[in-house]
Amino acid sequence: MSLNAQPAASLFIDGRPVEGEGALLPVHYPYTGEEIASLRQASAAQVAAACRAAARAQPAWAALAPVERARVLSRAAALIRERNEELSRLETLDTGKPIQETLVADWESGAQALEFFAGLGPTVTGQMIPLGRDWAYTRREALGVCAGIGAWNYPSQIACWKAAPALIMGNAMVFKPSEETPLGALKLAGILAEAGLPAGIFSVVQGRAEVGAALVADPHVAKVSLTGSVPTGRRVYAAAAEGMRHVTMELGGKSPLIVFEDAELEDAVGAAILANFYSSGQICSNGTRVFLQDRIRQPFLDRLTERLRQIRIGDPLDPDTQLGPIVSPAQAAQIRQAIAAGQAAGARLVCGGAGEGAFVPPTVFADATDDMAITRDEIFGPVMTTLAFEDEEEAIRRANATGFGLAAGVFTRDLARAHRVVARLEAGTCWINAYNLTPVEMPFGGTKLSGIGRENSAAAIEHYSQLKSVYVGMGAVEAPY
Ligand SMILES: NC(=O)C1=CN([C@@H]2O[C@H](COP(=O)(O)OP(=O)(O)OC[C@H]3O[C@@H](n4cnc5c(N)ncnc54)[C@H](O)[C@@H]3O)[C@@H](O)[C@H]2O)C=CC1
Repeated sequence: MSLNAQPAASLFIDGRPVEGEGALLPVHYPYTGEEIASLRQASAAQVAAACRAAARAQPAWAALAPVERARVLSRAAALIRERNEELSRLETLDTGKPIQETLVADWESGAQALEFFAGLGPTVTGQMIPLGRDWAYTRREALGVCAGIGAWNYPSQIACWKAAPALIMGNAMVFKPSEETPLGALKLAGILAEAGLPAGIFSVVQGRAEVGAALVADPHVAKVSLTGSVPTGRRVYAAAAEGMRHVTMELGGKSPLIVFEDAELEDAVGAAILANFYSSGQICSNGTRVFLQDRIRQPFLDRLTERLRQIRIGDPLDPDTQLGPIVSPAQAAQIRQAIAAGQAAGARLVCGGAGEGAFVPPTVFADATDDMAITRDEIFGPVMTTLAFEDEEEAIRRANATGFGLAAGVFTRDLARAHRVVARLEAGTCWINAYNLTPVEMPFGGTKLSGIGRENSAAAIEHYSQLKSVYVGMGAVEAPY
């Protein structure tokens, strides 16, 4: 079986594949470490060319009727569905995530975003404001050229989640995938072109931070949407401020999952598994601080470890594999460091640990305290920290004692308590008796350091458009002199 995933060219600019002029960018299959493609980064001139092409093409795209833009997005969604197997295999090679996940969660979620915004876009209207004799109206207009910058955990989903609302509202987008996972976005560019997207409306440039920084600073760029870590978010937000550019920031988290003692144990354990180990724990919204009320603590840990023992770890292309490797040796080393720090700080390792090579097994800590690094810092790996609590007030206070505010979950059979607690949790995306479900119909995003703006749902439309107000004078103009 060949693992060669070399694309036709490294970049996609102005409607066609273009070879990069910058430094080499090798792509490794996380499972074997094998090089599966060798790309070249974009030069500064190529980033500028992609932005120029976007600025040139965007007005005509924005002038189309919304249903005409919607048709392109719908066709692209259909093409993704037809090719899901091939695309999912590539996503697995790029990220190392098990094929049983990528087949259902990555491109499929991207296709849903394209479908959703194709349906929603043509319903977006303005407001008519009566003013007596005169009146005013509003138009929701495109921003122009948007820059999209992605993380490595859901590369193709991220590209689709950003492109779909941007394009339906008449914007053009220049997208830079993470340097770790550059392959999926190129497929999306090809599929959109095949679906009828005009040249220049969706381009892909490759590269590391400098290429992202050049993109953010390009004078044509009106908006930047980043999925990444908080430190990168700070830098990108500051750079965007120079040009007063709009931003969407989907950043990291250290989200709480609060399990009250009346919770349905099996469901709470299942949700905690989804909240920590899916995609090898490399999910921004993960509920990595699991607060367990006293009486449920031991039964929860017993059942959790029993279920984790059954997990099938291994070859991501094997359809039975449930947990794949970590995306890169550097990321695996960081996770191991965090686990070692947890042990050194006195937290009790209930299961898991450092693992070997590319693999870190599902790892659970108990007897942790709020001040430990494993409780405070985002690890971005399969590491769950459990914390004991006594009452509701305490759980809320400790859950909120973090700079992050991406997500939160509550498990209880008492629905009045569930809503009362969720209302006080400082997080942009919350789940009651569920975790990590992100349907396209529901807004997704963070508060506090976890971000600004929302992806998915009608809320995303606001972040990819701007309001124009038009006052209409209907009679004589009275001037004082
Ligand atoms: N809230 C959300 O929706 C999600 C957030 N994340 C967060 O992403 C992080 C993991 O992803 P990574 O790829 O390691 O994040 P990262 O912050 O290292 O990189 C993100 C992207 O930003 C680019 N970049 C880095 N420096 C830049 C600069 N100065 N200017 C412009 N672009 C720059 C990178 O090349 C990459 O494409 C985690 O913190 C995770 O929580 C990941 C997925 C979803």
